[in-house]
Amino acid sequence: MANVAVLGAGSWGTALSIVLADNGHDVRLWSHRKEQAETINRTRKNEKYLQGILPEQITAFHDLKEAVTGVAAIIVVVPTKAIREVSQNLNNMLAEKPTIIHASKGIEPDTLKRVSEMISEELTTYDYEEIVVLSGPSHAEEVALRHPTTVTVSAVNMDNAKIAQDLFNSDTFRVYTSSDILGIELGGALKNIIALGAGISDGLGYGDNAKAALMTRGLAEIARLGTSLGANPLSFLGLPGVGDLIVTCTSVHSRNWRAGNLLGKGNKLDDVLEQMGMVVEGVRTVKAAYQFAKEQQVEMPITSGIYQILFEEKTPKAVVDELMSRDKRDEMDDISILLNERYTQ
Ligand SMILES: NC(=O)C1=CN([C@@H]2O[C@H](COP(=O)(O)OP(=O)(O)OC[C@H]3O[C@@H](n4cnc5c(N)ncnc54)[C@H](OP(=O)(O)O)[C@@H]3O)[C@@H](O)[C@H]2O)C=CC1
Ligand SMILES: O=C(CO)COP(=O)(O)O
Repeated sequence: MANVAVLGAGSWGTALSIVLADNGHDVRLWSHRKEQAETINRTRKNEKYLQGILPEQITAFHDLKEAVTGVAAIIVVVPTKAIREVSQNLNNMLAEKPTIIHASKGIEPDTLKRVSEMISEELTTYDYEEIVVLSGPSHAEEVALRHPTTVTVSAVNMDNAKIAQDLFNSDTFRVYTSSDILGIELGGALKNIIALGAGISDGLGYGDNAKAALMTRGLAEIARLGTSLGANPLSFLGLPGVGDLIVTCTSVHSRNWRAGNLLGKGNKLDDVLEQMGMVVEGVRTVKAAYQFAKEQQVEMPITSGIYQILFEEKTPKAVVDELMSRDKRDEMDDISILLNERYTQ
């Protein structure tokens, strides 16, 4: 059993700490708020972020250096806007070389970097190839209840991915490996945009037909962008692709779905984000995907529509009307183009 540090004491950091503690590891859950760390240690609860009593093997820390000293692995689970700051702060704190695993889902606007790229840019003693991602359909609330959950871990260096698999795998939390880190990170990040769309659709009062259409055509555009960047198209049919798309678009646990739902009911973005009180990663990622699509010259009509709702004050109804009146086409156009590009050269 190992000493493991989990950086980020929100919903997902706390749930992953429970998985690790159940597997017998000693978990140091780091919070950037001193009062939160003290409350967790005193009450064994992290009530703002997750219901339930935390296992004894979890100890909260506020001092980052203390939290990471001597650990075998570090799990980075802060919102993507905090990834660079937290990674940079780890420089000069690590005498050994613990395995770095991240479980955050997003793409950085402007740089268009994935989380593994941001970590390796800031944490100077690590190469991109060494960083592991953990992603898949996994609401923190259900993981904390020990309901069956499946995720995928991936890294260029598959030995590191297997270390992550061994740390987390259990009879309630089944962990697969994949060698396609690009596809795994893109699937997890981009599905949040479609989940915002599914929430908007539900908020407008549309039914299951509309949501199924958004999910299916949303997956097509995620795969189109991902494949243009070099990801394996089959990754988007896996757990961090269609699996995470299903769980996020159809669940009231999803913060992205909930935020979209409030937008669909006519609320303003700033008010919605204030009400949520937790990270809604899709809002930042839609900016990145919108830029990425332009740069790659890839058609992403749903993503563009959601971007326009969030940042250009277009009404959801106007976006739906535009999506429904686009030029007629063959459903399999996208898939045949991307498979041809990949396999017939
Ligand atoms: N919740 C889930 O079910 C899942 C979430 N994820 C991903 O995990 C990541 C984290 O999400 P989640 O835990 O749910 O988010 P939450 O909003 O629940 O919690 C975020 C945590 O990060 C802390 N934080 C914010 N900024 C910083 C910073 N600069 N330095 C250190 N800590 C900071 C917050 O502190 P404060 O209290 O001060 O705001 C809070 O404790 C996201 O990328 C999300 O997409 C992935 C799978 C499942
Ligand atoms: O990624 C998630 C589940 O796999 C959680 O999604 P939300 O961030 O929308 O809550």
